[in-house]
Amino acid sequence: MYHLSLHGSNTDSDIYIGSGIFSQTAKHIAEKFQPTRIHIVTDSNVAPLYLEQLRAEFPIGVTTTVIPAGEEYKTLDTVAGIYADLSEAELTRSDLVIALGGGVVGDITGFTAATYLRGIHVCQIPTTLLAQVDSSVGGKTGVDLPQGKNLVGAFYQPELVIIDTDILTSLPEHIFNDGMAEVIKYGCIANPDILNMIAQPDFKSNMQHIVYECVRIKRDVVQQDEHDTGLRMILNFGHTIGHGAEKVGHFTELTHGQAVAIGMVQAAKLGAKLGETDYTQQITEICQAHELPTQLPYPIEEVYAAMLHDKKRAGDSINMILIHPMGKANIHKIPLEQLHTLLTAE
Ligand SMILES: NC(=O)c1ccc[n+]([C@@H]2O[C@H](COP(=O)([O-])OP(=O)(O)OC[C@H]3O[C@@H](n4cnc5c(N)ncnc54)[C@H](O)[C@@H]3O)[C@@H](O)[C@H]2O)c1
Ligand SMILES: O=C(O)C(=O)C[C@@H](O)[C@H](O)[C@H](O)COP(=O)(O)O
Ligand SMILES: [Zn+2]
Repeated sequence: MYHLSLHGSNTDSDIYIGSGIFSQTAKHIAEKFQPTRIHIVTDSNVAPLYLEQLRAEFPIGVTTTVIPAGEEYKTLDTVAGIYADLSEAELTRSDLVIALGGGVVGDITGFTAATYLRGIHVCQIPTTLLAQVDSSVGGKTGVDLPQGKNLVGAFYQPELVIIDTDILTSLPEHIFNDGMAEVIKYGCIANPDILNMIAQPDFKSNMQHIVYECVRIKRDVVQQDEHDTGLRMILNFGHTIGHGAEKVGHFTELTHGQAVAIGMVQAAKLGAKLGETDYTQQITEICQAHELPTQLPYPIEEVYAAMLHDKKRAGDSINMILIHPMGKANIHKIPLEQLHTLLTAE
């Protein structure tokens, strides 16, 4: 088992990564604090698989909210429903909310915990590869608006993150592959060894180490820039164009992982147009090897319009993340007019 700590502004996060550690959740919680009430938030796919096992671990009463699965439910309405359940369950500021699920459950639950009673304890138990390597760690929480992705949110670190790689065995292949998009991102921005690891035919037998390496990179970056004012922006490689595409597809046509894969390839093309080394072919081939899409399925003008809501926009420029050399990410401030010209030029 691996253990990492992240010193955050609301709390220190303890992150455990291992095989079979789901059953140690109650023990890890008891080591940190003693809630009198626990509320678990999960979704309609994860509940039948893991909810009873988790609930049975606790000697105290546990209440639950089961939200419908899907990005289209990552909304303020869903948050309002959870607030009502927390109030009904009489959770207090010394109590605990657990997010049991993928990135959608994690982001919604984290945001609910950050805002309910101005902040209650939260524990993340990520059940998708994407949530294990990325969304459960680092404290970005939030929901989508019709106007764009993750437009409402808060930075709020979880007390505890329990990453049990055995849970990945119940994932359908295409959902596993969504997580590979973020794994590829970590390889591109910080450690090309990850790209070598996932090129091995038996890489799935090495998931504990691959997940650890991604989480370690994320922890190190977030530790230096928790509130996304500089270095942390590199974790957004592929996301500016990706988030734009997700919005154009009404958050239902592309998954986040698919959108990130497309966004990384498009960002590589942009880098080449700006005179950097051209990694388009390399990133395309890696994504395709993991059955991820690489072509933008929408008109670039529509995606560009959606990109104008990106959080990395500062006035008339957007900070784009580009790779050079492979394994190193750089932040490029690009004026909107130039960005539009580059994106629309073949
Ligand atoms: N906060 C962050 O730092 C951060 C980072 C990356 C992504 N995200 C967000 O994460 C979200 C995407 O997360 P996701 O890809 O996990 O999607 P998701 O949460 O929608 O999960 C994908 C699907 O897998 C199902 N599922 C989950 N665990 C399962 C399991 N073990 N077995 C079988 N089915 C399971 C879910 O019910 C869902 O249908 C997006 O909203 C994205 O914006 C946030
Ligand atoms: O943790 C971060 O920082 C990231 O950028 C991780 C991304 O994978 C994630 O999708 C994040 O939610 C995007 O952040 P946003 O600030 O662009 O909404
Ligand atoms: Zn992401």
